[in-house]
Amino acid sequence: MTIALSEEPVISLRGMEAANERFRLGPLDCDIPSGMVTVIVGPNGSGKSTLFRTLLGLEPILGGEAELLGERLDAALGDDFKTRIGLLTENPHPYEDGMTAEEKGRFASLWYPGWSWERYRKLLRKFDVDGRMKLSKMSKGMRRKAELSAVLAHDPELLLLDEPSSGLDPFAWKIMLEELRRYMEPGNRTLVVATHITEEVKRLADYILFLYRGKTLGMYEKDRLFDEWRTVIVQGAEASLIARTPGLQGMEEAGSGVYRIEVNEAEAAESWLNGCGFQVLGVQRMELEDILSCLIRKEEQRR
Ligand SMILES: Nc1ncnc2c1ncn2[C@@H]1O[C@H](COP(=O)(O)OP(=O)(O)OP(=O)(O)O)[C@@H](O)[C@H]1O
Repeated sequence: MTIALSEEPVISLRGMEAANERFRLGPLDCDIPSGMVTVIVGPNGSGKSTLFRTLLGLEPILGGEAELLGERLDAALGDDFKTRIGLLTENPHPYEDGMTAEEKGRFASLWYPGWSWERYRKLLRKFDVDGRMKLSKMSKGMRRKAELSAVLAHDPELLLLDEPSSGLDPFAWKIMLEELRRYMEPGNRTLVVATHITEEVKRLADYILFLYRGKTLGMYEKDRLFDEWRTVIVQGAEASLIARTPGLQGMEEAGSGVYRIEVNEAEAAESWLNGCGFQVLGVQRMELEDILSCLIRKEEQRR
């Protein structure tokens, strides 16, 4: 099930394709809503970083169309446009190795019209980062915190974060979540995060976009997703009737006459099973990893 957005999307992809010698992304069709947090979830190598790079014009678009902040993405988009977007890449930029966090700030302050020294220094302090230290001399987590501070300090309209918590300790992780909530507070900012951390998805996401082998497996409203996807244990059931359960995503026999089934229409499925006279022994919300596995299995069957 893919959602229909009521508001104007901040990112709109129509059959967008990008590729390099090793990987093909797309064709992708999806709309990312403005003023919301969309989290991109997918296994390693599914194309999350490639998607971010493509949106920033760092990988060429080879087919289809992409619109970002109301502008059609093409080579003609200038630097002014790019200053409206913040991107935290997965790996640090080697050309910044010789800079201190203060120097990085000086560089960013010239580039971004929305730059705030006050915000930057406050964030560095909160994250306990020494602004006078060279980025290359910092620990991985310290450098990540400096980079997060910089990307938040220019208050972009659209913020793209690629695995932002990579290397952060639990205290820094909590601060990051607080700061991302603060960034979203005014209501006119949009956050897109790629992450493997389930807890981050649960705490941050309004929407979840699943990516697999360069293709989207659908975009879902988070609360509805966790409400509707359930594992049901059912006894005294007949396989042929179970196979007709509304929203059935997977089934396996867990014992004689006992089935463990996965559904994405929890209520309808339960009333169907009850209506068939089967005994429902248990119903459990599915974890994100299990939902992703289901979606991947279905995609593999379709291919
Ligand atoms: N099966 C594979 N084995 C090795 N590399 C792969 C495979 N599939 C994809 N890749 C690599 O993944 C790259 C695209 O992945 P990208 O970095 O965009 O994914 P990602 O979803 O961000 O991954 P990760 O979660 O690992 O950061 C391709 O350039 C390709 O080199």
